[in-house]
Amino acid sequence: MLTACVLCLARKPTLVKMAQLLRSPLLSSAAIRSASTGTLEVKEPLNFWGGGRVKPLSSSNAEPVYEPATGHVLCQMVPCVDEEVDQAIKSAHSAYLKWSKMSGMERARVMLEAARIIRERRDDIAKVEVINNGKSITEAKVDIDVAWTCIEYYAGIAGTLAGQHVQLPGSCFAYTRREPLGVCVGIGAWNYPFQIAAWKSAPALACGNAMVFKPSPMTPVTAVMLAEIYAEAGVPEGLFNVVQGGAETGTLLCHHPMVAKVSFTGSVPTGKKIMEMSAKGVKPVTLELGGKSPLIIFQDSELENAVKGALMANFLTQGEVCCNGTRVFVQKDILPKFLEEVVKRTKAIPLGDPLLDGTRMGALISRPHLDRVLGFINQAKKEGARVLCGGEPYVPADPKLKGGYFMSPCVLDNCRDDMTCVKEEIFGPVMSVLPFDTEEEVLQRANNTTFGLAAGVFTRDIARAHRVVENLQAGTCFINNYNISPVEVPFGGYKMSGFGRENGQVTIEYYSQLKTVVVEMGDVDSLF
Ligand SMILES: NC(=O)c1ccc[n+]([C@@H]2O[C@H](COP(=O)([O-])OP(=O)(O)OC[C@H]3O[C@@H](n4cnc5c(N)ncnc54)[C@H](O)[C@@H]3O)[C@@H](O)[C@H]2O)c1
Ligand SMILES: C[N+](C)(C)CCCC=O
Repeated sequence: MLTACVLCLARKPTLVKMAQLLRSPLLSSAAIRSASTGTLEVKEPLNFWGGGRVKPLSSSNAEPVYEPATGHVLCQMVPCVDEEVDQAIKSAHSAYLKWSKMSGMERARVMLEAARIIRERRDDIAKVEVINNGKSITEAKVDIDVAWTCIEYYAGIAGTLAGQHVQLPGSCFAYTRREPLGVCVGIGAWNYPFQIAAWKSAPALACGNAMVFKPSPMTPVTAVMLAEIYAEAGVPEGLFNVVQGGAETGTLLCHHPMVAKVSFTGSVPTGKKIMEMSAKGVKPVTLELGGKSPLIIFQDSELENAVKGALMANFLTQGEVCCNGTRVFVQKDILPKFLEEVVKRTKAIPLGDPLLDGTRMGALISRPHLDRVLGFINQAKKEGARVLCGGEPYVPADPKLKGGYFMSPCVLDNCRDDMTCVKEEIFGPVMSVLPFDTEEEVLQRANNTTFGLAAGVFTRDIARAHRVVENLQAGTCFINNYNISPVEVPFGGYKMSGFGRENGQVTIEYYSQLKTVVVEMGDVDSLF
């Protein structure tokens, strides 16, 4: 058994031409530590398979990736073509053959080592995440903590995976085996680049699968750092791979015949395409899609907590969070006081250089996305909403941030359920406040959406809290808080927000399959 394990961990590049493969780290710790906003340039290849970084076959279709806080070019993203996707998948498959034969405890040990390395490099990874994504360093550090916690959590589960024994008549019996699926594909969004890669890879690897991960073309940098860490921790060469690209590369991944499953995080329109493509190969999918979640604040709420909850529900990561509670329903009696407090706190959010410890809101992901969010605010005004604060482009005083994609966080009042800002996912720092009278009315309005990712309720009435949650059509509900997602509990949506879950024990079912074995202990009792 020991020999098998040692063999599993031996690293020999087989499928990738040596000339393409690079083994020095993507970014040295010294380079990261000396970087500040606007100074980092990533020149190293961003693909990873066969145990090392891989240079693109051609750079003719390279696309610039911008640092959101400055507008500087951070790196070039070169989409992987057919041949490269094929190499990555074959590399994953050969690693899968080794990894799937290791015991859960053996896999757990390697995963725990990966979690330890991430913990050790947490500040460096967080810094690169900030430079690539624009979110504040305080939030990015939490994201990286969530990532290693997730890997640690599934390492803990890896050794517990087991089947059932079922006694049948005549001393016969059956048993079940929980087996991996094979090569799983992960496709990520740009709002939580490192965390999404961890949320997908941790349960996949714990179950004995391999993964090919494609980050968003706007945030290509940190997934490769995760790949390097898994390799350093000792996974078989090719177990976790990164291919870069957008829709075309994603399509190649979904259609590849050696792919057993696709786990996707992104928008509803892309999720539908992923499902269609996967259906052609009868591949299971996990879809973590968008939302327009309701947050219901009853008049008996502890007001300060409700206000803090509303800010947590709307302004993390510049409002670019799938489960945000962007439709804030407030019971009429407390509406004036709630608005006064929420506006006061929103205006006080420190906005600016995301690498500074005191900053609480950084830059949006891109110039077109910033324009789109500002467009929603203009449309809201045209439809009768009142801007109580923010909603303007923001130019920080620091000259190096002049080209950044900043806007002031916005609270909209006078909203109605039929307005565009209330119906559509804005994915920016825009809170729409809606008054309500009764519990029955607010439940009907809260559920009147095709989305169903999350929902929240603030009340001191414990019976009402549970009654309301029971009737909310959402996969993740919060009582007296918002946007808290411990890795021990499942996260995912109802309705068009997707299906399948990430985190929690249940996710094991989405990355494994059950084999039933029926054992005859006597003679065959044949009908023929
Ligand atoms: N539910 C969740 O857990 C969750 C988390 C984060 C973001 N999101 C959602 O993601 C959206 C924002 O992210 P986005 O703009 O990156 O979403 P997106 O759908 O545009 O892209 C997501 C990913 O899909 C890839 N992609 C695009 N077209 C594809 C295709 N045809 N085939 C295969 N892959 C394809 C992209 O390159 C990217 O990696 C929002 O709607 C947000 O709510 C959901
Ligand atoms: C960690 N959060 C805040 C719950 C976000 C999960 C991922 C959604 O975009």
